[in-house]
Order: sequence, then C-alpha cells, then structure tokens
Amino acid sequence: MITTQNLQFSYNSKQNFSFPDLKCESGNTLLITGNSGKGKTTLLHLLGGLLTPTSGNIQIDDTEISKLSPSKLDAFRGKNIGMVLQKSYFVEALSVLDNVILASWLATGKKAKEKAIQLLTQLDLENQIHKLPAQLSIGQQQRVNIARALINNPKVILADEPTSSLDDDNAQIVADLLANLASKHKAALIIVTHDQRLKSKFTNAINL
Ligand SMILES: Nc1ncnc2c1ncn2[C@@H]1O[C@H](COP(=O)(O)OP(=O)(O)OP(=O)(O)O)[C@@H](O)[C@H]1O
Repeated sequence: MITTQNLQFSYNSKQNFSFPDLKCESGNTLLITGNSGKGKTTLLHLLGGLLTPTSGNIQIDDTEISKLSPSKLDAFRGKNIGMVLQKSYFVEALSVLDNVILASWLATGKKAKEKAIQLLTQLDLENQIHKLPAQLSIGQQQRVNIARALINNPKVILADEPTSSLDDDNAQIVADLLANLASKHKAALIIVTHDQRLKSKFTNAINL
C-alpha cells in the first residue's frame, strides 16, 4: 500500500505544489488525472523517490521513503518500485531481453531470464527480444519499459502515460496487463494519464 500526507514540493520559489492526500491499496489501481502543468508527473516522481518533497510524508507499506538516505532509497526503489516513465531509458547496446534482465540483476544480483521472457511474451514481444531497443516501434518500446518495471515484482507500480502512444488494441492489452499483474502480485498501481480510454476503465481517480 502507498499513502501520502500533506505532500508539498517546489522546483523554485515561484511555483509551489500542494498535493491532495492519496492512498492506493495493494492490488488496486489509482488514476491521477489533471490538466497539463498541474504537476502529475511531478507527483509521480515524488512517489518514486526521484524528487524529494519539501514537506509531507510518503509511506510504502512500513517505509517512510523521504526519510531514507540516498543509497537506501536507491536500493528500496530497485526492489519495491517499478516505474514506467514517459521516456524509455534503455542501454542501447543491449538487446531488449538483456535490458529487462539487467533490471533484475541490478536490484537483486540475480538474472531473472525466464521471468523476463515470460513478461515480454505476455506483452506480445516474443519476436522482438533479441533486437536492440532502437529497432522497436515507440509502442513496442513502451511495452518493454513495462516488462522492465515489473521484473522485480514491485510493491508499487508507477506509470506515466503508459498507453498514450498505443493504438486501441494495445492500449487495452497494456492496461489489462498492468491491472492484472498489480492485482496478482498485490502491487499498488498508480497511473498518470490523459487517456480517456483509461478514465472509463478505472474508476478510482484523483484529479489535480
Ligand atoms: N525540472 C523542472 N524544473 C522546473 N520546473 C519544472 C520542472 N519539471 C516540471 N516543471 C514545471 O512544473 C509544472 C508541472 O509539471 P509536470 O510535468 O509535473 O506537469 P503535468 O501535469 O505532468 O503536465 P503534462 O500533462 O503536460 O505532462 C510545469 O509548470 C512545469 O513547467
């Protein structure tokens, strides 16, 4: 489960963000919606520990993440938080499969090859696994991103517009897969989106 209380943040003195408290239970999905510039991505980055709040709390199960030292936060994030960011950061010289395996090795010291193949197959990428990321379409890269975020069975999955570059069929597949895996692995799934297709699919939402 992930909860926040009185979360505030500012990039500079001109703009202060004050976010509503949120709660997402394990196995559930919460959408974060809101107009452009309202701070949706900023909130997701706070939840993932990529930014530090100026005040307030973020709790994942029993851990208050803003109180962790940078090295403990890195280790915690690797094991417990799966992030699907808008931009994919791949190691371009490694195959799709090795990029996913790398995420397991960095977090746990083990190479979860079978699990990586299984996830990539579920995401309809079994014929792409030996290609380089740059040889895939944007939508395919986004699905590799999702496999990489899920490889360590995270407690929390944070996804920034995971379906916006996908056609209707793939948007449906990706949304169902994220929600099913979150439910199966008892992860809390938080999705930032503008995508009307997701708004009609998931009813639990906060609007910034
Ligand atoms: N690194 C940064 N430094 C300074 N200001 C930033 C930075 N990143 C974002 N901002 C500003 O913070 C505000 C919120 O940005 P954010 O990306 O969180 O909004 P958003 O709701 O996700 O928007 P969109 O829907 O357009 O992606 C914007 O005004 C943006 O210009």
